[in-house]
Amino acid sequence: MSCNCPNSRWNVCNSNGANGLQVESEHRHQANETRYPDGTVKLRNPNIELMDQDILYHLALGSESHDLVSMFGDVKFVCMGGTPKRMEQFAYYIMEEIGHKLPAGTMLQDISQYSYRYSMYKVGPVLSISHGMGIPSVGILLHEVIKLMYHAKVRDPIFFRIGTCGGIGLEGGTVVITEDAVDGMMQPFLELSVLGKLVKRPAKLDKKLARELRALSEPDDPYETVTGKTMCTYDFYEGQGRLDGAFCDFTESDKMQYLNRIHKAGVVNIEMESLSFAALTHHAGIKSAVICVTLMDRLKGDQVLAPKEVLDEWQQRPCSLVSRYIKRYLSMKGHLSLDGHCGSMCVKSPRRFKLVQQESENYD
Ligand SMILES: O=P(O)(O)O[C@H]1O[C@H](CO)[C@@H](O)[C@H]1O
Ligand SMILES: O=c1cc[nH]c(=O)[nH]1
Repeated sequence: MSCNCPNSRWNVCNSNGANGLQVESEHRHQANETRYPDGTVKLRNPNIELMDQDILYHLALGSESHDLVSMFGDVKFVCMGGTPKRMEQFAYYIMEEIGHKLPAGTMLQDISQYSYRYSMYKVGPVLSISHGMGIPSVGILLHEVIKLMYHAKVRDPIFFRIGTCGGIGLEGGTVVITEDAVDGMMQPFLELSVLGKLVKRPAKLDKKLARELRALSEPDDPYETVTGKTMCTYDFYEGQGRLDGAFCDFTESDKMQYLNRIHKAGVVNIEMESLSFAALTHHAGIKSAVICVTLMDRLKGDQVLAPKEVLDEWQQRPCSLVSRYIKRYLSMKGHLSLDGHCGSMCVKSPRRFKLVQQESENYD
């Protein structure tokens, strides 16, 4: 049995495992495998440190060609989402939110532009990276970003996926924080064939981080924020039980039976990356969360019908929640003034802020 406690805090975990000692020793074991004593990221791959150089091909970066420690050593948050545009907008948004200033006359640069695969922006301690669509795309990116964390000697990074999804029994525009990720068969692990054998990696997200994010939703938010199980599929059409793909070998009644069955089992949304995101970050001992906005209620239809301006506004909602978290974290660390750029969470809800603050006392 393993758990999601951040490694730097494994010794204060009070997990309710059947055998507390075993749980603690497994935490310690995972912590040793994924962190150096100073909290920097350690890889579960002995080959990398023996290599003369490591080329992060899909990021257009390399351990010899770039000074990765000076470029990325101060990163704390890695935010990922499907499209380059969303992640560029998120970079500008978080820059405004945390009051990060660029040198006069300069603009944010897409650090990975010459990979022609992913886009990456850095705003102080925040990286904003596009991951493309689906498990293979986000998986390749995660391998390289986790290696980037290692080469850059980043301490205890926190990863977020900021995405879109189909809701189940939730209207469009609802924000969903994933508690558990499952595949299309409701299995809570990522299956990957390695050397002809199926490897299963538990898809675990950080429960405490999910609770903290949930606590940062505001009563004044003009939309609901919920938590629940997220189903992650390998396909948008048949894989998500849509009737409107190029192929469909099932009836509407089959579709509804399936969606109702998974809904009953706790699934509140469906998307295409959470399983790999959860499994690979957990394997790397990295605390992570998935926050998606629903684009429609799949119990009512399959097509994305909302107008572009509405979709744009909806996509801002998970960004806003993650921004609240980042600002709260930075203000706890004294990097952001509570009355300056702290925004609505301080001004409108001092009580909630205090509660969240108490919860965060053992932040590293
Ligand atoms: O909006 P993003 O982050 O791309 O996420 C969702 O949207 C895509 C499908 O349209 C899939 O990648 C799915 O996971
Ligand atoms: O229904 C949806 C909407 C967005 N992304 C998905 O994967 N599915």
